[in-house]
Amino acid sequence: MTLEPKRASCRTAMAVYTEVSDEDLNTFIAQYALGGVLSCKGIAEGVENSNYLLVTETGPYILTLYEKRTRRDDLPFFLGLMEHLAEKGVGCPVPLHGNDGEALRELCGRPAVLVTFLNGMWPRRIDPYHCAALGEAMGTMHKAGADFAMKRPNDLSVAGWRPLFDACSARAHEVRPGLAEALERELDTLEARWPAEGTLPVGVIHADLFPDNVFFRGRTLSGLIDFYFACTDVLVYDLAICLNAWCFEPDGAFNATKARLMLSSYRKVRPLSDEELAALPLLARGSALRFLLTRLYDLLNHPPGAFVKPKNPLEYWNKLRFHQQVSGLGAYGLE
Ligand SMILES: Nc1ncnc2c1ncn2[C@@H]1O[C@H](COP(=O)(O)OP(=O)(O)OP(=O)(O)O)[C@@H](O)[C@H]1O
Ligand SMILES: N[C@@H](CCO)C(=O)O
Repeated sequence: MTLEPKRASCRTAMAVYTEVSDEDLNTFIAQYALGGVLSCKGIAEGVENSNYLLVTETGPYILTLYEKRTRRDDLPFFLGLMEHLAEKGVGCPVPLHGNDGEALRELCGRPAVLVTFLNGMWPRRIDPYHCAALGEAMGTMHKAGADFAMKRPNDLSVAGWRPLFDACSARAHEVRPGLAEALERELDTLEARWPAEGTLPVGVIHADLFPDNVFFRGRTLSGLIDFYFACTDVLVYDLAICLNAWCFEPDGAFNATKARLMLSSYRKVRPLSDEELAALPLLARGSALRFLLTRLYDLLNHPPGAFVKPKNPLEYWNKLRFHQQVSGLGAYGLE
């Protein structure tokens, strides 16, 4: 294998937290049968981990260095899940195994993995056909995950929200007057009404299926990425997350046509019970609160000068208020 240290230099970009030297990269790559490194460039998108587009003589790959919020103990679940789903035909990155058979190794003191490159682009403007394709892909993913043996509790479900709220409440008024009081009331309601364990079907959910994690080639969905919040939870909660992430227009209006398309194409793959449908408005509130709280936390704890721009928590305040006033499934385009 020929290595080209000079050209292997990993150039960094905005959301790359860890810089990789040529020497470290070449030692790392020598553990795989991928040929020499042609280029390695930091990817600006993404806020959680450091990602590089690494091109070797055998093609493009994604090199991910896991930063502090991704727990090392969770990595076997995420990597095992991607392998399991890919084996079942779900379009997603597959971790590469090195010459020693291992997929998870270390680079610059961080856990690091190489995964296959997924072709496609995430949609910058959401059209109804995107939502239909997403519903079908999510139903397929949920079915494919049904026999995945590993479990991982969702630490960002209802039990995880109060500690996040407590960490933010004293300064929430800086973002919006009265926000802490309103969030506390919502938290009380959700804690009291959240579906008890065993009442709704549970399985592997992606839990962060935002547009930037769903790739399309033309009008065809080519795959899903970023499984680093995936967990074992109520399946229909994944749909609730996507109602929020995909079905609101930039002006804040909810688009019931997009919601109907997403839900109906999901149901063609995996039918939803009456109980699951009935839970949807409450789960959508919960999902809105979850992203509101994580964004609020990130905004309030944003180091000055950090290059990642925090996302707007108030976008999710507006979404939460929409679901609070929903009186039936008609709001989501269903009868
Ligand atoms: N397997 C892949 N194939 C092609 N591109 C990828 C792949 N994985 C990641 N990328 C690219 O890297 C970017 C960031 O990846 P990812 O979303 O996993 O990062 P992250 O830091 O976990 O971000 P976040 O959690 O904020 O979405 C993606 O938007 C995409 O451009
Ligand atoms: N998708 C999340 C951030 C990354 O997990 C959000 O938009 O708040």
